[in-house]
Formats: sequence, structure tokens, C-alpha cells
Amino acid sequence: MIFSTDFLLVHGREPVLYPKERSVPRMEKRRCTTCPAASKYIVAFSNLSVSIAGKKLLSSVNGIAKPGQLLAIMGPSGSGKTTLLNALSGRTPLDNQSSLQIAGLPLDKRHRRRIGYVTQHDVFFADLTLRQTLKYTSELRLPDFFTDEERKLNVDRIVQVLELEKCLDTAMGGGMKRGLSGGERKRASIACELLTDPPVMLLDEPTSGLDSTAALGLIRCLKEYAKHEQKTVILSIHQPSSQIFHLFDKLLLLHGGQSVYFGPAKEIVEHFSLVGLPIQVHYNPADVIMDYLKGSSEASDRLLRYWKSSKGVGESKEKEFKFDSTDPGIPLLSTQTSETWSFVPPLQTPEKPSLWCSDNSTCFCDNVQQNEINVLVESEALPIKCSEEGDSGRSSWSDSQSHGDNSSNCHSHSSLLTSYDNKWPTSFWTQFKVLTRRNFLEAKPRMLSKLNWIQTIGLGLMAGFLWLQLERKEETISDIQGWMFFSTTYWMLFALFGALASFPGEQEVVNKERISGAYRLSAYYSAKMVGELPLVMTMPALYYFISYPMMGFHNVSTFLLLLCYLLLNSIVAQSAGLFIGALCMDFQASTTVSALYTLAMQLFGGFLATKVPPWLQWARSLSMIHYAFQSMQMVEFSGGPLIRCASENSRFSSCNQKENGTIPYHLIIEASGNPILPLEVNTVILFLFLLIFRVLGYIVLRYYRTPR
Ligand SMILES: Nc1ncnc2c1ncn2[C@@H]1O[C@H](COP(=O)(O)OP(=O)(O)OP(=O)(O)O)[C@@H](O)[C@H]1O
Repeated sequence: MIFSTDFLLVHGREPVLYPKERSVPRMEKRRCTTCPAASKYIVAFSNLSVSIAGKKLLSSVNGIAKPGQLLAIMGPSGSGKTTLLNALSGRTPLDNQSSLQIAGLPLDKRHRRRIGYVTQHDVFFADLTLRQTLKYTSELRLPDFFTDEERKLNVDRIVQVLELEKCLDTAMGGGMKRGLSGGERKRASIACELLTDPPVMLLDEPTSGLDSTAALGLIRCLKEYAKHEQKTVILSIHQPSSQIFHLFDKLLLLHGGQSVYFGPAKEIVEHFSLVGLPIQVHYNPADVIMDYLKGSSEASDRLLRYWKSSKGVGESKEKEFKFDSTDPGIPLLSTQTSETWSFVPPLQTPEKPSLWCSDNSTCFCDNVQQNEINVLVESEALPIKCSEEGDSGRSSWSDSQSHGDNSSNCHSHSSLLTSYDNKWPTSFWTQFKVLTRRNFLEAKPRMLSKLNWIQTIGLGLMAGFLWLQLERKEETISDIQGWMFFSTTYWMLFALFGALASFPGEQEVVNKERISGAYRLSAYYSAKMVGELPLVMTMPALYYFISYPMMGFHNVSTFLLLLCYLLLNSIVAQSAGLFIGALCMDFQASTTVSALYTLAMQLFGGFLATKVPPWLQWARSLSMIHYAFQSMQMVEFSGGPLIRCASENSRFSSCNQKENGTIPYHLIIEASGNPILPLEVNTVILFLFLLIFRVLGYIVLRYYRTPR
């Protein structure tokens, strides 16, 4: 795979990633040349420490990443690369005294949403194709003022740059479902983040799963992206090839959660030599570095002590780090034959370390302390010079937002930040529409699978034949009730258990999107309810259309009313399932809770047990089956032809008084020992169940399952 050398120049097309023409006024003539808007996104961290459950994962890590540069974080497995990226993205809480500033301000929710984060594990909806995934991402994360054509243009260009054209119609896959290859998924992940044009891009192991050519192409592409778009790109990488290594501007080396080097990547060889750890000319520095770090603890101790002493960090601040001049150095693992071991005489610690200051203009004070970060960011940010130069055409929508129609088009750093005050990129209505469509598409294969169709048709026919053309007489009352009870309980179980995995199944994707601020939870939640509504109703309706006419069709209004109650019951059950699923987020726990709840609802539903002990009567009022079953009886026994009395030994006293009489519907319901509520009250109670479960589900997601 070969990437274009210029990230934006694709086969000679216009080098604009984001549309030039839009309704939002943008600068045409004057632009800030020294500091384009996005270039203010300097990421500076000092004394950055992270502890989880009392375990220190990161300890006093310092560094700074500037727009236009590629900062690579390297270190052995478990050294804390992902933890650091999580901390920089605001997903992991920092220990006290840690300092993290983005664009000169402490990282807050608003800035968090301007950070693109490609995590190590790509999470997508497995059944959506890449085309659909990118389309929905662009609809959700690009502001409303983008037209459909502009969105499509952006998607097309990013697809082209990342060479994803061939797999656009392939399902994303994941879990048990086959789909995109590992490398394609990784590039798809990057494409989703690039669509939003973030000023800061964090990538956790972006080259994992790629072959060496593709990996090199990707890093080149990111480098060009950082350079041309003035973006801050920070990535973690395990063991890059030497070609990739030489593309890094800055390198942060981690070992055991501590930094052992931060500075220009090209000066790492000199640094290691200073410490007495030579890197031979023809070796890939990345390989040698990793060998040292993973090899004897002496090498890493030496690096750490040197780093601490030279930087004046932590305990070693007091101690002078001294090399013994007779020290033979540390043997290199990868060249462990006596002939190739090479040692250089260790040097004394330089009095004033300037390892990464290649020249004054790029010399960052890497011994970054809080006040220095402030000074640095301040000095980088202001003043912004203006020129009369034309727009190069490279500014992104974010730039244009910040520029607005201000005549000077020169905004202070803080005004850039306030341009992101809009909490969400799109309106509630847009989010609702897009998420409803996406939800429908995503849930359809799961809820309307081939097996579900077969199962429903089979069950409908079975029930139809079992209760075929029932006569309307006293002897068949329990059969008619049996069909109604079976239908309500079966579809309750189907909807409730089917909904249990709904939230847990998409939790990772939704959390990722919520953290990146793509949409409101309320929009997602209401879209889920609406998007899945036709799906949750399809199967019960199909079953009903088959089995009820086979049992005996009487009139249209009874037919439709019964259908409504069956569907309402299913929707209530689905709401309960969604709530339990969200609460437990664990399939085993949620099935146990649901099994208990549904069994209790069946027992108190009014068909299996007609004599409920007085002290347990309250439990009946918690059974949704009780209300749905009773409502269906009312509709069926009052709407259709009345039930004829048994010719002899009728259990209804009214039947014994006259011959060929009929049984009023309320006597049938009363005979089952259930107190009768008016149909409207039953209906309202069912709707209340629906409302309560849905509100509880929202509260759980909002306050209990907040993504971190
Ligand atoms: N939630 C957690 N609780 C306890 N320890 C954790 C937690 N998360 C990570 N760690 C530990 O922190 C250390 C750093 O983990 P991290 O994932 O940041 O390493 P890494 O350098 O990214 O590794 P790799 O290259 O293998 O992905 C590891 O030892 C890991 O076991």
C-alpha cells in the first residue's frame, strides 16, 4: 500500500480536505499565517502520574507535542504507552500535581471532544459496512452546515488517501463475524477520526496488523498530515522499522511507567551513547533501544538514573549521576556474540543537558514544569500576526469556524477556544435522525434474522393448528384463554430476552462515540427506542397474523385491538429488557434477573394461578402479563360472538337460569379470580410500565453507566 506523499493531494485533485464553499462565512483574503487556528493545540504534560487501584502506572512523565510534529511514544509492552495516551485524551484520571494542558488550558470536556483518539482495539458495529460506518460518522460528527455532497466528498477523499475503496462494501466485522481485515479496520478507525479534522490526534499502535510497507505508508501519511495541516499527532508504537523511526520528530521513551527519554528522535543515538549504551550505525535504533529496555535491568536503570539526574526529576534530583569511567557499558542483546558487542566509554553527565535542543527555534524546555508549560504555550500562542495573503485553501472547517466573519480574522488564542463552545457538532434532530437510521440498520440482522422468521412462522402455524377454529362455547374458554396467555408470555419473553444484549452489545462503540462528544445520550436513547420499534413489532405481528385467523376471525376491530395489546405487551417487555441489560451489562447476571422476573410475571399473570394468597395479591399488580392478558380477554370475549353456555353443568350461575344463554365477558374474567379493571385503566397501566422502564433505562445509562 502506498500513500500519497501529500496527505491532501490525491491524484492531482484539489488539495482541500474540507469544502471551501459553505454557508458559514469564512476568511477569503486575510489569514493568520504564523499561527493557523489549529496550530495552537500544543499538548504539554508535566509530572504526569496515573494510579489505578493504588498501583502507579505512570510516574512523573513529561513531554510536549507541537502542531506540525509527530511525537512517538515507545517502550516495551506494559511500559504505559496506552495509559499515557488515555491520560492525554482525558479518559484516565490523573494523580494530583500532574499537569496536562492542551492549547494552554487544562484539559476539559470541550477540548476532549477536539481530540481524535484511535484506540488500540477498533470497535465498530459488526454488521454495518465500511461505507455505512463512514457515512454515519460524517453525519454525526461534521457540523450541520455541511451539505450531503460535502460530507460525501470528505469521505471519498479520506477513503482514497487511506486506500479503503476496495472494502467500502465489506461489513466491518468483529467478534464471530468476518469482515474487514485487521489492517483495514485500523485504517477505517483512523478514517473515522480524520473525518472530524481534529487538531490533536492520538493513535495507539496504529501500525499493528499492517505489513511493513503499509505501516510505513501510514506513518508517512500521518507525518504529512501533521505537517501540512499543522496538527499535533501523538502515537504509540511498539517496534517501528528504521524507516518509520526516522519519520518521528519527537520521541518519548517509557519504561515501567517512567520516561527515560524525551526529545528529538534523531538524537536518541547520541543520548544512548552518552549513557553508555551504544547503538551501532547499521542497526535500527528502535530495535536496539527495545533490546536494551527489555534486556538487563542495568540498562534501563542506567537510562532512568541518567534521565532523572539530568532532568532533575524526583528523588534523584539530589543525587549526582556518575558513570564509572571503567564501566564497560551494557552489552546489546540483539548482537550477543562477543565479536559484535560494542562498548563506548561512558561519559559524565553534562552539566547542562540539551539533548533535544538541536537549534534554538525548535528547542523545547523538556524539563517541563507547570509554569514553564504556561510560559511556553503563552509565548507560542500570542501574538498572532496577520498578513494579506490569500487563503491557501488548507484551513479546515474548524479554522473557518474560529475565523468567522471577523474583519481582521485574527483571533486570540482564547477566542479560538470559545469557537468550540457549541457542545455538540450537530443538532438534536440531526443526531436523532441519523442514529435512528443507523440503529435500525444495525439491529435489523439481529432482530429479524432468518432463524427468527422461521421460528415465528413455525410457531404461528403450530399455535394455529393447535387451537384451530375454536367454537365459541363454555367448554373452549380455557383454550381461547390458553392461546392468549401463551401469546402474551411468549412474546414477552422473546422481546425481553432479545433486548438484554442490546446495550451491552453496543456499549463499546457508543462509549467511544459519547466520549468523543459525537452526540447526546438523549438523542441516542430516543433513536434506539424509535429505530427498534418496527423491529420489535414485526415478529409478534407475523405470528398473530398467522395464528389468530386460524383460531377464529370474528371482526376487524377485535382483530386489530387484540394485535395492539399483543404489541404493547412486547414493547413493554422490550423496555424491561433494555433496562435490565443496561443495569447489569453482564449477560449472565441479566439473564438470571430476567428469568426471575418473567417467571414471577407469568405466575401472577392470571391464568396459571387463579387463587393467589391475599398477602401476595400485590405481586399481581406488578405483572405486565396480568394487564395485557386481562385486556385481551376483555376484547376477545366482548368483541367477538358471545360465548355460549354449556348445555349442562355450567359453572356460571347465569347459564343455569335459561337455556341457550351466553356468558357475559366480565363473568369469564371474574371466574379466573382476578379483580377486573376497566380496559382504559389496564391500558394506562401498561403505558406506565413502558414509561417507567424507559426512564429507568435512561437514568442508568446517564448516571450509572457513564463512559470514562
Ligand atoms: N486498570 C488497570 N488496573 C491495573 N493495572 C493496569 C490497568 N490498566 C493497565 N494496567 C497495567 O499498567 C501497565 C501499563 O499498561 P499499558 O496498557 O499502558 O501498557 P502498554 O505500554 O500500552 O502495553 P502494550 O504495548 O502491550 O499495549 C501494565 O502493566 C498493565 O498491566
